[in-house]
Amino acid sequence: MAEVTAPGAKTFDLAEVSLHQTEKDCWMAINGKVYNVTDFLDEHPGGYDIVVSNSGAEGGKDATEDFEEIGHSKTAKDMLKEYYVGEFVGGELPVKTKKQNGTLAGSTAGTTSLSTALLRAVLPLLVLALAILYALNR
Ligand code: HEM
Repeated sequence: MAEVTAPGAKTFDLAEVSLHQTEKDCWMAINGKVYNVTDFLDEHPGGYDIVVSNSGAEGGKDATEDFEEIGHSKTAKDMLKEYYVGEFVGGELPVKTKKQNGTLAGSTAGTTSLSTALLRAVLPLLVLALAILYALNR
């Protein structure tokens, strides 16, 4: 993560940024920098909730795309400086769960289909046996 980091600047990864996603404590990572925009929320012309919902690590990524997509003016971009707290070093959210490997999932599926197949084979035989018994007893 070799960003050009100002000497002595604090660094934050996505997991850290994601801990600040409320209207009382709102950080966002934009273009490799982290901003604490909590004090700006009330002033935001687009409303505070749109900023909070796009803050932190919404969707497991930083807010660069959301911020740029709006087409914020140079004034808006310049305002960011006021809220700078450190450099963004990327990373992943810790909540991500790894998918089970194919072998395990496959063997579980195998067991299920085996019992289903057995049931499918035995059930018609059972019905047939009951029908014969019924016919014989008439
Ligand atoms: C991803 C987060 C953000 C989203 C989704 C967002 C969205 C928006 C939207 C929709 C507007 C248009 C409001 C309107 O015309 O009704 C707007 C305007 C504006 N936003 Fe944001 N905003 C975000 C973050 C920020 C941040 C962090 C700042 C500054 C620190 C900022 C500064 C401004 C300014 C100054 C305007 C007025 C128009 C302009 O100068 O571009 N915004 N924003």
